Amino acid sequence: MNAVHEELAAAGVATVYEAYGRRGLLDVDLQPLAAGRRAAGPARIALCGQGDNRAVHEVMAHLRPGEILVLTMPEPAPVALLGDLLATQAQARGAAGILVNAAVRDSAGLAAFDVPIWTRWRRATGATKDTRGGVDVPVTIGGTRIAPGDLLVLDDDGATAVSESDVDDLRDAVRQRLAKEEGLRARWAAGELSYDAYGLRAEDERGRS
Ligand SMILES: O=C([O-])CC(=O)C(=O)O
Ligand SMILES: [Mg+2]
Repeated sequence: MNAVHEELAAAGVATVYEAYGRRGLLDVDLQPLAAGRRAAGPARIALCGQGDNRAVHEVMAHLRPGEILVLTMPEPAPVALLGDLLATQAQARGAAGILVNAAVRDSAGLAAFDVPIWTRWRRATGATKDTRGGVDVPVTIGGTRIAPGDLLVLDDDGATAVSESDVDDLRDAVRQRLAKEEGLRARWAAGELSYDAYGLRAEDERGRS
């Protein structure tokens, strides 16, 4: 991960999504195979044929260090697009993370990989290798369009995306949000209540009278 990617990974999914105006969320249930892992980097995408992982074999030849490998299908389903042999190739090529909008298998071993992996399902169901699919094509996951090279941020909350051209502006917005939250955290830790500070109690009392 480069310095910007490190910074956005450390900020985390919720902060990046909020700082981006609540845009970019991959609004699906993506689970990390190991808790507490973080990643950020440009998307390297394989759009597989339905139930098929031929495109995953192909995308390994395109994958570069620091990228987030994104594997998806037209209709995401619990079919294993990735297992330990394919993940070994991604790790050898220096992937910063892997996002599977389908299933993985060999998951006990995968959880121990250096490269962190997020998935919708864990299922042994095997994929075919019959359909070429698409590599380096835009895809939509959980309502968000991801183009090749767009930034993805992943943590225990799931994943969020940022257009490549917005990354620099977003970094400033993330820094502002983190500074603001740090100030609030100190006040709440000292016993102050957001219910009062945000004027919510006063509003509620006015509403009641
Ligand atoms: O071979 C497959 O399709 C997936 C798999 O189990 C692996 O990569 O180890
Ligand atoms: Mg396997």
